[in-house]
Amino acid sequence: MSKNQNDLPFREVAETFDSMEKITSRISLTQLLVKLIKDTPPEVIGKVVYLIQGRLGPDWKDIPELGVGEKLIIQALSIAFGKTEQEVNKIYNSVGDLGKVAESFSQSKQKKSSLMAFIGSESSYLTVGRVFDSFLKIAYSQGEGSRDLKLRLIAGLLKDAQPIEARYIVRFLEGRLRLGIGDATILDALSISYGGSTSYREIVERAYNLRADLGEIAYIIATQGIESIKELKPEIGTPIRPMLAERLSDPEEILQKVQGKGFVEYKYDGERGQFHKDGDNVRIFSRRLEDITDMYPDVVEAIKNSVKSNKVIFEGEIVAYDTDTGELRPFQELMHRRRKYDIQKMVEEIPVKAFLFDVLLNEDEDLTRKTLPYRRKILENIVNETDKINIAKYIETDDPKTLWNFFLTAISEGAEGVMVKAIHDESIYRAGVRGWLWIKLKRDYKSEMTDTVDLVAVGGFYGRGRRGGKIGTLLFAAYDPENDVFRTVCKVGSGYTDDDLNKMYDLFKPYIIDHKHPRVESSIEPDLWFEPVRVAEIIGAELTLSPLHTCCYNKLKEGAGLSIRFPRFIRWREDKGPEDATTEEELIEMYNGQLKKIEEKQTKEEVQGS
Ligand SMILES: Nc1ncnc2c1ncn2[C@@H]1O[C@H](COP(=O)(O)OP(=O)(O)OP(=O)(O)O)[C@@H](O)[C@H]1O
Repeated sequence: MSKNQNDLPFREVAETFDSMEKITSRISLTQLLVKLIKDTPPEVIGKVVYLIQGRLGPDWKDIPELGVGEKLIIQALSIAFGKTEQEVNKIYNSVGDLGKVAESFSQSKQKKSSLMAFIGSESSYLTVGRVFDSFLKIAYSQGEGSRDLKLRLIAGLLKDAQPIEARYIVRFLEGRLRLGIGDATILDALSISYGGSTSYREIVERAYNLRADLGEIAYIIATQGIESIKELKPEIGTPIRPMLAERLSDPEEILQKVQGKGFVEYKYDGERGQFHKDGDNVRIFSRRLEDITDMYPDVVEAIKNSVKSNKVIFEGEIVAYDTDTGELRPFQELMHRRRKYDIQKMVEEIPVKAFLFDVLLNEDEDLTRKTLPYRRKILENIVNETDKINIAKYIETDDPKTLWNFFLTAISEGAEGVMVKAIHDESIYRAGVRGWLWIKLKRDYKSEMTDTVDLVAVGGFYGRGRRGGKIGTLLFAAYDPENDVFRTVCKVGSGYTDDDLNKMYDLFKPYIIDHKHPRVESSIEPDLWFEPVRVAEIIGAELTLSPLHTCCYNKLKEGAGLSIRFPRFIRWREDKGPEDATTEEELIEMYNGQLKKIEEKQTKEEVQGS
């Protein structure tokens, strides 16, 4: 057989797959892979790696599905081997594996052809290049006429295949390769093949974490040598595997873990986005590295307008928010944006903004090896904050109490908790690694709000956007009968109808005063103070501790009051006077009565993947 120096006979791949099916030890699997990789010319190493993974490229490349069903394969087999579809079906029913059916047809054809001295023919052996490119063509042929094209391509491959090749071509097309080779084994095999041992494993893995495309990494190593990847930088357009956080619940322990001092940032409850900006071209990758650009055209536009650098990769959390009040909305609302159609409608219905928290490449500077404070400086320098693009709220602290208060504030403002991040000399961006440089602090318990409360309006804030110039948010308080005072619980900007909003100013006009009412205790300063007169029915998602509000202050926890997360106005209670409002005691009972440990039931990843 005359060999093409730049390609590999597909037979070698098929034979390796066959051997792999027969063994169970990971070491032997790795050895088989090493042999295959060593035999593969650099030109097709990427393709071989994808074939091993049973795919045509990394997921984020959005290569279409092959779109090959059982029926199509049966038809292709009948064309390739001159059988009727009934004949193919009959054998398939008894064997139960289309790959095996293809192999046996190919075998009988070979027997016949051997009589005509067909075997060993120089002209017609399959190469990895041809097989892979045919697979790609099959995937990309869509729409009218695509079925015929797919059929011709598959039959063409099967006609020229050796029996063992036919088996794996069919298995691949069916998506049933199931070799059980994980990324880790491929990384080991690459390190041994090109570096002589697994001592290069860490470097290879880092490269893969920086550029989540194993085929590309293999190609770079094969063509430029394994040493070259030590200096590998992130590349715009190729997602970086995200850095992840460990979890702890004690502020003191957390600070110890980050060597005493760190940045404490809001942990926003949205969808992580990795933004790749190259001039006017912006792409967004999800935490699972899917390309989610099309779902967020508004974020793409906002980034173009507020990020000064030309070439930059950065990360942030995309969060749903209320344009009239600026309040953050729960993660569940954002999930309505996860769709392929009617995007424009969703853009209007579920407005979002991005809170940026890291930058990994700026122009040509690889920032993944720089410290967090350095990266944060760059982020602040290259971003003009707007309504849509913000830098994540953060403080720098070495004090557990300050950390805890910031955590409570974050939650009452709609965040999920905080991320505490190391800022010492080793505080690099560790792509693809879950470690102690980032530690998340979330609630262990939550008190779900199952009932409404009646609260007294004590102040008002002017709205933004559509509500500019009008009162759009009210400050509400609960009653303390013992001291005859009203203490604040929450700001409410949601749930009002347009009619409610239009009438708001007139409703409160008689009660506006130019100072805080003596019966009101508040550490929040609204735009307008009211006499505590009007009562409203309010519902929320949760009752939560908050240092911002004076209700129940120091009664449940030192330094914190009680607040309502995601509160919503239901209606005015014209029948109630301020002294009939829900009392502090009642709120404490509600809080304690509903306090439940948070089960780590469904991770966000599962929700997003569904
Ligand atoms: N300021 C922030 N810094 C880093 N990540 C943040 C920040 N705000 C929100 N996040 C989100 O928190 C996630 C980090 O938490 P973690 O590493 O535990 O990821 P996870 O496994 O998806 O867990 P979780 O379910 O808690 O989001 C990030 O993936 C990101 O989506």
